Amino acid sequence: MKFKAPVTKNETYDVTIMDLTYQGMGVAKIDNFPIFVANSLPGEEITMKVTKVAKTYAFGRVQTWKSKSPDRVEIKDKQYTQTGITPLQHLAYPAQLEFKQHQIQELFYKAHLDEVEVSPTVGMEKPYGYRNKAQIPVRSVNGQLTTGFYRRNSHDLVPIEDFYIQDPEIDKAILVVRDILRQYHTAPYNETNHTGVIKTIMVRRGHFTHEMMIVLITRAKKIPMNFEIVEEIRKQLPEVKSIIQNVNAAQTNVLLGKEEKILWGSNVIHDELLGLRFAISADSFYQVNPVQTDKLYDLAIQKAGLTGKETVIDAYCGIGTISLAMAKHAKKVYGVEIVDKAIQDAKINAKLNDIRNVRFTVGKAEEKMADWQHDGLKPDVIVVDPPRKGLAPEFITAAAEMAPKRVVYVSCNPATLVRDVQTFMDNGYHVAQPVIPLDQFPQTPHVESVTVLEHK
Ligand SMILES: C[S@@+](CC[C@H](N)C(=O)[O-])C[C@H]1O[C@@H](n2cnc3c(N)ncnc32)[C@H](O)[C@@H]1O
Repeated sequence: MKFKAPVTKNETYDVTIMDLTYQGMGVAKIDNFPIFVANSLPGEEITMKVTKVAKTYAFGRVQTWKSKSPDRVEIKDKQYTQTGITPLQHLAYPAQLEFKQHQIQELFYKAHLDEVEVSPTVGMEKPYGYRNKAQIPVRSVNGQLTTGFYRRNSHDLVPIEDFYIQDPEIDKAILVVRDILRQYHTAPYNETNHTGVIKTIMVRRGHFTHEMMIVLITRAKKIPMNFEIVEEIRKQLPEVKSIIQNVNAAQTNVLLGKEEKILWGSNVIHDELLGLRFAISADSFYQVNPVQTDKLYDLAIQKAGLTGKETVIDAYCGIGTISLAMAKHAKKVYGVEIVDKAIQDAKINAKLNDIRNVRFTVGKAEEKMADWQHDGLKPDVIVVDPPRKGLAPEFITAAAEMAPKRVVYVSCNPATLVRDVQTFMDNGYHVAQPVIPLDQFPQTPHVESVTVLEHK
C-alpha cells in the first residue's frame, strides 16, 4: 500500500518543536512524521505552514508563535533568516555552546560509546565579526550590480551589506569593490544565461597583520577596464596587498577556477598565529576564525604532550600552521597535504619563521602514511585535521600500525569523528580524556573539537 504522509503542502498545523537538527532546524512530529522548521527552537509552540512534503519528512515555515523559547534571540534584520548565513543566530550564545557539546555527546551515545565524555564548548567573548574570509556572490538586482547572499534553497540574491559574522573591515571592503565595479560598468554574472564578467568577490584579511587580499572571480578571461579598477581598489583600500583575478568559466558551484592572474601586488598575504608568521594564498585552507584558532592550536599542542624529544606527523597540514606551531616543542615534524600550493606556502612559512625541523610533502595523507610506515618512520604523536569527510580507513590502519603513543584528532565534523574514533578503538586505541568542543563558527551549527586517543 502506498504510504500517505500525515501532512499536506500549503496546509497549516499547530505543533510543538521537540528537537534541533545538526543543521539548526527545529523538528516537530505529527504521527511520528518529522517536519523540519527553520527559525524555530525546542519547546516553542507554533503554527506552521508545510512548504514541502517528501517521502519520509516534510519542511515547514513558522507562521506564528504561541510560545517562545527563553533561549530565543530576536533577529531584527530579515536578510539573515532569508539567507541562512547565520542559521543559529536566533539561539542565545550560551545555548549554542551547549547545543554543540550535546551534539557530539549524542553521536557518541548513538554509536554506543557512552564512556566518551564531552566537555563544555570553549566559546568566544564576542561571537560575531570573526570571519577572516568572505566569498560573496555578485549578481544583478533591479538592473544594478549587487553583493549579498543567496535566499535559502535558491540562487536568488538577497542584498546584504553587513554580514554579521565577517570581520567588519571585510564587509566595508566588499562595498568599496562593489561600488568600483558599478562605476566601471562591470557586468555581473547571470547564472541562467551564463553571461557577464564577475561572479564572486573573495576577500581575505590577516587578523593580526591587517593585510588584505581581493580576489575577483570571473567567468570572462578579461575584465574590461581592469587597470582602472585595480588602481581604484588600491587607492580606496590601503590595506590591500594582493589583487588577484581567478578565472572560472565553468557553470559550477565550485568557487575557484584553475587560472589565476596577479593583477597587482603579492600572490599571498600574511597573518600571525601563536607568534608565528604565515603566508596564505588565495586557494589555501586557512582557519576562518583567528581568535579561536589560537586557542585550538594551543589546545592541540598541549594535548600532544610534547617535551621536545618527539617525532610528530601532522596529517592534512594545509599551509603548515599546526606543524610549525608544534615544531618548537618537538624533535621533528612531518607534514602532509594534498594541495600543492598549500605545501609551497608551508615551505615558505618554515623559512619565514626560521624553523628547520619540519619536512612538508605533497600527497594523499592515506598514501603517504603507508610510505612512511614502509620506510620505518616511528612517530610518537600523530595529529590529524582532516576535511569534513574525515579519515580514510587505510589512514587509520597505517596510523595504528605505526603505534604512536597519542593521536590528536582535530575535527570539524562530529559524525565522521565518531566513526573514526570507533575504528581507532578497533585498532587498540581509547579516548583518553573528555573531547573538547571549541566554537570556531559562532551563529552556525558547525562544530570543531579536539580528541586525544592513546594506545591502550
Ligand atoms: C581542515 S583543513 C586543515 C588544515 C590545517 N591543519 C589548518 O589548520 O590550517 C584540511 C586540509 O586537508 C587537506 N586534504 C584534503 N584531503 C586530503 C588528503 N586525502 N590528504 C591530505 N590532505 C588532504 C585539505 O586540502 C586541507 O588543507
